[in-house]
Amino acid sequence: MININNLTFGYSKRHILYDALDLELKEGNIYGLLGENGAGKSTLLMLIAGLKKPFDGTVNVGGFFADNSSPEFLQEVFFIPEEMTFPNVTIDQYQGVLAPFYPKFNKSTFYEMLTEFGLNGQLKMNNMSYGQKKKALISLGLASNTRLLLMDEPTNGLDIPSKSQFRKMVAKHMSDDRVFLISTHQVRDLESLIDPIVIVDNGKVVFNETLENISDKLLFTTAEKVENSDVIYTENGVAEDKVVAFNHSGIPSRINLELLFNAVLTEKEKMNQALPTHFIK
Ligand SMILES: Nc1ncnc2c1ncn2[C@@H]1O[C@H](COP(=O)(O)OP(=O)(O)OP(=O)(O)O)[C@@H](O)[C@H]1O
Repeated sequence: MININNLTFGYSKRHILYDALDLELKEGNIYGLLGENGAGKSTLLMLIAGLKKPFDGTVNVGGFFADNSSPEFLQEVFFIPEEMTFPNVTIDQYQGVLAPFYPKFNKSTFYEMLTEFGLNGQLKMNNMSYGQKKKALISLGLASNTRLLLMDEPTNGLDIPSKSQFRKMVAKHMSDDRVFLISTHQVRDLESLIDPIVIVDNGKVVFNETLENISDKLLFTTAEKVENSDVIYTENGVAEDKVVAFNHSGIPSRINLELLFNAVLTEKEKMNQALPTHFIK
């Protein structure tokens, strides 16, 4: 559904961030986009949303090119940025202005989510806390029913109960014809929700893999439970050393996304041996 081809972009011609990037995102998935600070996650979301223009290459969402900003493209894409600015209006008024841009917007779903998040339509967008603004925007995004929903650090600012509500809402509103792409550092907030996992590093997608394949090929365990020669990456713990190892048995283990992320960034060669097709360029 989303095809990024040969995309090149930088904030200046001398500092290229993405160089000939290719990436395909398929409908029916909630992609988790991970990467170190400054790796380019927010920039990639903005490029996909058509808010930045590539130097070269294309971003195609369901047949429409992002940088054309055609109505057909814009009505199918909703972007929840990390930093939000709103006019001095109530949630009701904001919804009233925004909804007509999204033909599949579901008003009753929106108000259900708003209530679930403990908000109401009379609240002024500007006067709400950061977390409350996030909740309002998440509700708008999910209710928009766009084919593509981009979320930049959506759980930042959410309190503990709201994080679990967020997970449930996202899972409920995912459908076979939608793609959700969630950039996050808070992998624990999104464990059991995001799948596949996409990792960007140095202007490249260095990992793009489903949880099924990850647990099929990799074992997440403790050092004493595996042969030394099978260990790919070790993280020293207080009680025990946690490891990512080759999974020869095919028996799945519980994936530790933090461990996976560190293994991908530090043990590229061995990770490439375990999941050979997944280092794109
Ligand atoms: N407006 C801008 N002008 C110039 N450089 C920028 C601008 N925005 C981002 N950058 C640079 O582009 C790179 C990627 O930034 P980006 O915000 O996309 O990273 P990120 O992965 O989202 O980071 P973080 O995890 O810290 O939010 C960084 O080196 C950053 O300094």
